[in-house]
Amino acid sequence: MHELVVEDAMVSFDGEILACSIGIDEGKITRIAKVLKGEEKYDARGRLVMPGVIDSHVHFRDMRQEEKEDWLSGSKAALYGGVTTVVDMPNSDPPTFDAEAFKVKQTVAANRSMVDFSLNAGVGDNLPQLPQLWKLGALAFGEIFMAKSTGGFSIDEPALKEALKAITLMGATASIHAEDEALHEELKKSLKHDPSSSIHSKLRPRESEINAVEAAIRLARETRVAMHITHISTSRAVELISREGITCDVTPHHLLLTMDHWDRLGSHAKMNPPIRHDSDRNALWKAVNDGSIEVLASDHAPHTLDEKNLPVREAPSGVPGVETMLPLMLKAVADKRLPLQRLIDMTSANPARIFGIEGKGSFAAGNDADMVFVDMAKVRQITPAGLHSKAGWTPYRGFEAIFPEAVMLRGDIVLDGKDFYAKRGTGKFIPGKGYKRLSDVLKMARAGKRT
Ligand SMILES: NC(=O)N[C@@H](CC(=O)O)C(=O)O
Ligand SMILES: [Zn+2]
Ligand SMILES: [Zn+2]
Repeated sequence: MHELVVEDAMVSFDGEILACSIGIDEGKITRIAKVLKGEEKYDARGRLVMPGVIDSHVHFRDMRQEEKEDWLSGSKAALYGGVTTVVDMPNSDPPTFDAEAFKVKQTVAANRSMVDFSLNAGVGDNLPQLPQLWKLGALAFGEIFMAKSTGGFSIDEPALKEALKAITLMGATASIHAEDEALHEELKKSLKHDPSSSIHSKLRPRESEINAVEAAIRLARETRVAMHITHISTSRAVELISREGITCDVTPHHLLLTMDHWDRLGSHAKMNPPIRHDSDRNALWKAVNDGSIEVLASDHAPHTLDEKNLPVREAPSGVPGVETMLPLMLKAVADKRLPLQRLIDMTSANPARIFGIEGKGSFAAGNDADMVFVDMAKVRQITPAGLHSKAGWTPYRGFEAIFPEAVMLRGDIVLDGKDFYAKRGTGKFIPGKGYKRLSDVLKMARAGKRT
């Protein structure tokens, strides 16, 4: 007898969709079988049930940027989009570059988040801080900015190499934002008076990403670091990366938006790396389908409507996306643009494995009971008013999408149709592999070992 049984669930097992029951005890999955007995039951009503989505690249802002997003609004948007775990990036204010800032963010997120969360640590001129950030439970290092993006951080190659050596020694993973700062500086001068609406894509051309990916690969070979390259946007980057033991992710915006969107969206289409031509977009879809891109991540990067209504050269880069990622991609599954199992792998098992997110990523016994319930027939159009980020705007207005019917986090139904049950502060911190509990640190100190 299980504490809770999800009945009449349709679950994808290696692409084959089978009706089953899911047994849950103490918030964890204990068994999947045709029929199970439970003290309590949740009727999935023949809906598709997939693992809660892990979004391994979000910017939930907060602290000194609460006007853009905070952990309450960000995590609420996440849940409405079927995302039950997020990994937050370090270019917040204050930036997550030292122990103090890490602890502050951890406290704020723990008090506000309604989804489980991991925090990445930043890498810049803070080399001595990295081991401590690792011990505090940073999931990975990055995104590491090879070129300036929102927040204005960047690191040159020699410094990056030193950092990657340190990251290798710790056994951690480095996640790279690959663009070429020197090329951007040159183009800023030569294109100073270019009035075209697509100027941002010209200022950060595909060569920028390709140069940086080449440099990153060189450094990965030299330092043997576990490297992941985030939000890739070009066919060439995919080619280069897939020959190496390096992983990468792609965003929905690089799969769904192209240069054609500049005229309609203006600054609302501005992000780094920028949108590209159809040829790159098509290559990204192919790579998503053949498995050479392992992860789908939103790069949820909210800015206020006022900021994004500025002219394209002045507006900040970044688009919100945590709530629309799964719905847009489920519509792509319905349209046969990618198999359901690929989408599931890219949003759960793969990010969990690559970043070492414990207890998440599949319906294996012992994992957290994080689930998304989907009715593939329920297609609706995205409207800004229907979304929950503080941003209040979306580049996907009018796009068709399939939003989750219900969401479960660690055995609790947190969203069910129109009912929303999640409470602030219920999200759990998921530390990375370097995390040392205080008791372990003391034990090791007593045994005379270095921590
Ligand atoms: N992607 C963006 O254009 N912006 C991100 C930063 C980043 O991911 O580079 C942001 O924090 O706003
Ligand atoms: Zn980035
Ligand atoms: Zn980002």
